[in-house]
Amino acid sequence: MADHAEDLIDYEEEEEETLQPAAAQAGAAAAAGGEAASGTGAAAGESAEASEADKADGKNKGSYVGVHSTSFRDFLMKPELLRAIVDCGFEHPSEVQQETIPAAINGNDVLCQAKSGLGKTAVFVLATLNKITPVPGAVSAIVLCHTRELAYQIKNEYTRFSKYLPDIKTEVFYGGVPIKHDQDILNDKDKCPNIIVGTPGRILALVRERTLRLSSVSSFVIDECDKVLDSIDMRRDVQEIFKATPHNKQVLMFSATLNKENRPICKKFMQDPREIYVDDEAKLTLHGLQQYYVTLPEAGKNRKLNDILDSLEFNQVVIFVKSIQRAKLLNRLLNSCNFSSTCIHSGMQQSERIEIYQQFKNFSKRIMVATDIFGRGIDVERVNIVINYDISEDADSYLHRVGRAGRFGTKGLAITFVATDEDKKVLESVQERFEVNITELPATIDPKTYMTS
Ligand SMILES: Nc1ncnc2c1ncn2[C@@H]1O[C@H](COP(=O)(O)OP(=O)(O)OP(=O)(O)O)[C@@H](O)[C@H]1O
Repeated sequence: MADHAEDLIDYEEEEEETLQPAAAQAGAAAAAGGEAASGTGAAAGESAEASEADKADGKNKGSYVGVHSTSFRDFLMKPELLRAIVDCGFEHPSEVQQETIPAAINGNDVLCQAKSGLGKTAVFVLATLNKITPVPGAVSAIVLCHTRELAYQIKNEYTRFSKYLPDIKTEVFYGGVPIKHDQDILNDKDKCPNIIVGTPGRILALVRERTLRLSSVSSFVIDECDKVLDSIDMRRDVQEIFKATPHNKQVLMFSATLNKENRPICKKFMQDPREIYVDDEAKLTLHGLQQYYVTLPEAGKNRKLNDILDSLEFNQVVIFVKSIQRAKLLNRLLNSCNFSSTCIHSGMQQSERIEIYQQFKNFSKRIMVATDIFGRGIDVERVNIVINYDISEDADSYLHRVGRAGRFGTKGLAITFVATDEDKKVLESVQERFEVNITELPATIDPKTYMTS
């Protein structure tokens, strides 16, 4: 049997750049230490955005996530799913769920663009679980996405929602772990999953060696579809996997960003899809998210970051940087300043990556320094500040990154460091595209405006 030398394109970062020593030293010099959750003390009136009902049931969700005219019961799903939905604390479907779940349950192909954090995952998880009548040893649904952490997260969503459907088995397969593990599961009829979530490289490797047979697949899902189909390598892999599935199946695709160039590419995989787009890009901006920038020289970034972490209240923060090396250095620096920081990037062992993701999700760490592998799809409910220590390379990535704060209509804050003319251009393109006015970071910010109470 092949070992894991098939190895697998890791589609994630390619780059390597070093953190400027001057910047690192400036930060070290500025470091004062101490935990980062001290407040500014500023007071302000209550925000209108968390409804009284939300607060009363302790859910801290925003009130503008959708008009609550529909209930999950209206979707005529399996009773086991409705029970799990209640257990998950979902009271009402969000707007995108109201629009998309009925079409997906009806068997239509769906191509869906909707704002970050408003529950696209539940659309395909519920629709596929509702559809499947599990046959032991047969794979009925395949879900592809671009990073291993996101695949792991989606698998956990399946686990949550299939709680009362014990016969439906879900597994996650991705590169960076021995393929033998996946082969053993697939070769054991009692363990063979009905739903597989994974990254395209590993899934294709399993298909090519015929350990994974997709002839029973009736649902084919791509999350973050623009990203998955954007790179030629990944698109080629997806096409090959797609060809191994039956012609007659349901195809569902999702992303917060789906421009006019990406749509026809996605539609090549679909038959007469129900298309849901946000053509007015201004509507992609999260209402509960305040967005600011700071102009500063590269060498001043660490001092400023330190000040921000010391002065702002937060639950959890994600700090985005542009390279593995910078992630390592900045995390080291923050730890040396006694901040509760960890980091994630593609230079780590996969098992460590998942462990770190899980620790952050469990609130064991307050600060995550991350490359763009954490920029899309990752859902950590308590993140309420995103800092672009290095600005993203384009407007779409910016939108995804800042969407890590303000999940499901909660409040949040995004701060972007602007150090070069190039950075300025990206910030301008963000403002133009999404019609958002990103202003200079004020001297103080009232925590009530970005902390959901
Ligand atoms: N109807 C609902 N009621 C309450 N919470 C919900 C509901 N739907 C989803 N959520 C929660 O909202 C959060 C965000 O959902 P999800 O990650 O699916 O968003 P998304 O639209 O896929 O975002 P992104 O574009 O960033 O990937 C999750 O924690 C999820 O559990």
